[in-house]
Amino acid sequence: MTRDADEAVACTGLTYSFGETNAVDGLDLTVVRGEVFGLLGPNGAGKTTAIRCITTLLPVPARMVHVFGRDAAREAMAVRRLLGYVPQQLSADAGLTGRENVALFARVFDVHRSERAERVAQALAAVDLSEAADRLAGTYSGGMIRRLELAQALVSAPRLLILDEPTIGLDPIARTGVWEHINAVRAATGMTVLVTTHYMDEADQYCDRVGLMHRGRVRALGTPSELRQGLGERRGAKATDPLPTLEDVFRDVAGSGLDDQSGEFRDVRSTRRTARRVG
Ligand SMILES: Nc1ncnc2c1ncn2[C@@H]1O[C@H](COP(=O)(O)OP(=O)(O)OP(=O)(O)O)[C@@H](O)[C@H]1O
Repeated sequence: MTRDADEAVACTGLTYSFGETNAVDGLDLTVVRGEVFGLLGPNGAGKTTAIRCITTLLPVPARMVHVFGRDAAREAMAVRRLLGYVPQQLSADAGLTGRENVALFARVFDVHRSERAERVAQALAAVDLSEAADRLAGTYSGGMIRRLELAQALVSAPRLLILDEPTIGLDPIARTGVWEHINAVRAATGMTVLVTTHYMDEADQYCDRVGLMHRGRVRALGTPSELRQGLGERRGAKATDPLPTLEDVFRDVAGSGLDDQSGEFRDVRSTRRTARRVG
């Protein structure tokens, strides 16, 4: 099948179940080349599962997931070569220096030996870690660790960068730092970015489009301002009224189940998921 040349990611009726749990349930989603797309949703909405299908870490049937036109089921290796992935779980080794951590990824992602040192240095520079590169990662702050993981994902020069809650648990300055580095690399390379976040203010500020996911599917899709204006219109707001926030849109989409399932949206911490999986 010929895919649209504008598509970086296309999920078509993507479904993935863990036993009886339909984590992703008929997800249709297109990420356009060059955009920053935010996948939002309460805990358990299926965001990470969808991302793991896109990265080929979870197996999917043919024709459900395409990355730059490559079928994730049939051409998994080709898909992997196109993307960089920063998972929720820590992926940096505290006992290695920043440079050694990135060099490890350069080897894993098969960056040619003759280019490796330079590409590692470039990736570290892109996230402002050149000076700290030869310190052990165990001495880094939370924000520096996140930027190091970004460098690890960038060292293979991916066309698609996938980030699962890249700023969770960081202070506001460190969060801004992570986003500024993502944006700078995107501007320089034209890379496409697919990101999940629980921070509505970040999605509003940094994402070109967002998809609000709930119970395994995208329930609302658009630019942050389109979604906010749409809710204002549905509520019969006057032109002079302040626009609803993206969090209002989110609550509207996720409905009353949100409070039962997810607690206070801004307070979500990935440790809950880690505890659930480990436990
Ligand atoms: N490895 C697993 N085994 C069993 N069930 C799982 C597993 N991973 C996820 N699930 C279940 O699948 C559903 C979707 O989970 P998923 O982690 O994809 O959601 P999420 O939107 O990423 O949530 P969060 O915001 O907490 O990261 C949940 O009901 C979850 O409990």
